Amino acid sequence: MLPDKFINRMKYMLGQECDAFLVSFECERSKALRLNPLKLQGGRDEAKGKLPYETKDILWEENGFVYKDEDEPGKSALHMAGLYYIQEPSAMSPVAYLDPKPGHRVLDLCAAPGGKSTQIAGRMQGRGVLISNEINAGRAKILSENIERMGISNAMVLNETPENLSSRFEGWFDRILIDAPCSGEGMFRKNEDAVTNWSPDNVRLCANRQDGILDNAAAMLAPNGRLVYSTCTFAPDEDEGTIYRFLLRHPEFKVCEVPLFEGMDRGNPEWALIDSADEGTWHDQPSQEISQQLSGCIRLWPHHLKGEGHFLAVLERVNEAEAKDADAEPVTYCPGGFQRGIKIEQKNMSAKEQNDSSNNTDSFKGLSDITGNEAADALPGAEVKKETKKKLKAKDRRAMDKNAGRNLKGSSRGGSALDMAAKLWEEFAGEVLTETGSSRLYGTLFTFGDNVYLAPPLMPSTDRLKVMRPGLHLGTIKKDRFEPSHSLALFLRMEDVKHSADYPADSQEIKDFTSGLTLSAGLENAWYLITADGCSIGWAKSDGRRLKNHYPKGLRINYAD
Ligand SMILES: C[S@@+](CC[C@H](N)C(=O)[O-])C[C@H]1O[C@@H](n2cnc3c(N)ncnc32)[C@H](O)[C@@H]1O
Repeated sequence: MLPDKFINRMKYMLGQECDAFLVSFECERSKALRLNPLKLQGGRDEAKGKLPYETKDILWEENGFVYKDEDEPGKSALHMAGLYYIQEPSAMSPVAYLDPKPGHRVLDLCAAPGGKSTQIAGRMQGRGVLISNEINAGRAKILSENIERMGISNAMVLNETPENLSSRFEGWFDRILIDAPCSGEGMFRKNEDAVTNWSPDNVRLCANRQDGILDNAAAMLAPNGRLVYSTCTFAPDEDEGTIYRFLLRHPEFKVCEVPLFEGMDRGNPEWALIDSADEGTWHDQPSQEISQQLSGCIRLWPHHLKGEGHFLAVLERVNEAEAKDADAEPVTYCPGGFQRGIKIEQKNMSAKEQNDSSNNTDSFKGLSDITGNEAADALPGAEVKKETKKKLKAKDRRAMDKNAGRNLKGSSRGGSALDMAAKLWEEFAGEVLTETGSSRLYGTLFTFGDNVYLAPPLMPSTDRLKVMRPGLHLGTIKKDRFEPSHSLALFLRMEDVKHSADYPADSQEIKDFTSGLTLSAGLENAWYLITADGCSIGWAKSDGRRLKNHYPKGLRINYAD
């Protein structure tokens, strides 16, 4: 049952339309999935052909498809292999408007369980840096697992507060998504708990929290950067109201009036000062100038389109002086320094291609052995780590960009554990990967204990951050041997490895493999990438007769249940 106070406020907002709105709560929800572009070697249509049921397109996400309840894509091996992510249609809209590109530095500030982070990563195509942050440790773990399942190589998963991040990354990101914690009114028909936990006081609490999150995010956005704010609530205090208060505090931002897709509506400036605690009374009239901008916000109503209720606003920084400066000199330093480790060059690529693929800038050029904070420390302005971008002069920034790519010859840094890890990785890569596979694995190799990771070029240092996943987990050093990780298996494609064994996704072999059984096959002594309908799903090691199962114990399925 919907709370009376909620219904009264909605009547106040929607007037006669409220009846149609309330009827939508009795209707069936649209279920959808989003194909993972990182796994679409044969293209979108080929991947779609692997789905054994009819689907319908979603206008704002070319890889998004609506399916029917009985299709149960969550039970398929293709889901375990990361071919798609299950996400309802409206939830796919904020990233469509964020428009992240390969090479961007992107922050997803409230990221768990990872629907939008995995969508962002798909659009980035493994190039640039994605920081996926989640304040709740348990949820951050689930986020990490989804990043792994979708085969993402260029993401760091953090478990930080927005405050800590903003003190570290001032002015660094090209794109920031705030998919804010909210009162979840848009989830009422999906989730009973959202109804039970609803109260006007909670709406107010959420609105206050959103103000703080937005202020911290604003400090992290680069000049000319884009910030998308979204919620899954109808509460105007958390939607137009939050954006209204933000614009009052931040005149350097404006709402961009972006085109709508069919079924979407504009925000309503008149709702900016509604108070849900008073069942929808207006307090004051909003400032005319700011109010006009609020009609650039976007509302997704469940009685106007096939999807749940959502709100979003696209915000851009409009400080002209900063914007000019940024045009002249792309900023490529990182306030906390870069990840340290051993550089793995991208093979079979010209210098130009390497630069294009690592970033939109050329800052990584020439960095050939150890990368990291040392590069920043070696500068005249070593204190720059504590500096903010605003405080740096253009000349210092240029020096920093140049030195971030300096070859630190003669350095003894790296240490024997790291050297050993690099050697073992190189041997493994030589034995297991094809040239195509090797050329996709480049960046900074580093270790955490026995675990070996690869970070993309220009990944920030993990120093003093609560890190759940510092980059792509390549594997673990076990008694001087390199054992490849599940993350690496999910990142790799059939053409990346010398040995693979492919089975139909619905075959007994894939059931056996994902339940932890050994597969029998007469094969060479080697690591095999097991694939389901061509999609990597895990490792097995052949002793010439059988494929020993390396599917992680925690993910194994007991099909008898
Ligand atoms: C709407 S959910 C995010 C959903 C996610 N973007 C996705 O698409 O899968 C909001 C997230 O914000 C987190 N959160 C709660 N309080 C927060 C705070 N003060 N700062 C940042 N994030 C917070 C919640 O734990 C929750 O995971």
